[in-house]
Amino acid sequence: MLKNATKNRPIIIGVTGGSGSGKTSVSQAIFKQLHGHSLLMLQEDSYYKDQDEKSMDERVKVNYDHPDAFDTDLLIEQINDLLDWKKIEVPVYDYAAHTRSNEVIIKDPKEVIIVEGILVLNDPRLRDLMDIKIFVDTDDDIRIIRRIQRDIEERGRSLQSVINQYLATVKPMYHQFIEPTKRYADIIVPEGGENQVAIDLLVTKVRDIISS
Ligand SMILES: Nc1ncnc2c1ncn2[C@@H]1O[C@H](COP(=O)(O)OP(=O)(O)O)[C@@H](O)[C@H]1O
Ligand SMILES: O=c1ccn([C@@H]2O[C@H](COP(=O)(O)O)[C@@H](O)[C@H]2O)c(=O)[nH]1
Repeated sequence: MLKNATKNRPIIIGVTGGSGSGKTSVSQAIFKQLHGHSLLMLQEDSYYKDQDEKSMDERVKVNYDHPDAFDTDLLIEQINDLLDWKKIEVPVYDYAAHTRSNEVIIKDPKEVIIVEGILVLNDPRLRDLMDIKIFVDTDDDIRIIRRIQRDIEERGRSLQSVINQYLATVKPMYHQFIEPTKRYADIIVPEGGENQVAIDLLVTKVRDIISS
């Protein structure tokens, strides 16, 4: 039985998978196809801890793929607020500076909330808030190629820094913390955002829940 939908509360969909697996693409595809309903997308990356106190050298050395890098308590608190139809103040994360900016974005509660990120199925408190849990499953070699392209083009990184970070933390943390959460998924989506069949099935399911 769905936890939230039955209580006239927003439906929470969790979308996880490794970095570069296609989580954002799958979430956006669901979002786009659910037009006509009120929707909100939350990215776990917005909840990276504030690191203003650290120097740039220290920030670069942080393991951003470990659960301790995230302010998961704040994410859980804000999802609970949304479930109570309250507004939230989402932090804004700056990847180039490796810390939060001074701004927040105010978001209103919506009928369907998609929560997307590498560790959204890791913490049982967070997992238990979700009505539908999705794992986007993409091979490691494809993910590293996508990550190299994205981090150089959009996140101001050098090729060598992406490779170093991948070998030091991204890959080991994926196998230690992210891949094991596949067992909690209701649906495993191979091929990410291009898997139209999986997207259609998910959208149909969400529409069913909303209209029931
Ligand atoms: N199925 C796919 N085929 C080809 N490219 C894809 C596919 N899914 C995602 N991408 C591309 O891969 C990159 C990473 O995808 P993204 O959805 O941002 O992954 P994540 O959010 O898991 O890091 C993006 O440039 C995106 O356009
Ligand atoms: O300051 C930072 C914060 C995060 N990262 C990396 O981002 C990915 C998660 O984002 P995806 O969109 O899922 O790829 C994570 O693997 C971190 O390593 C970073 O490099 N620097």
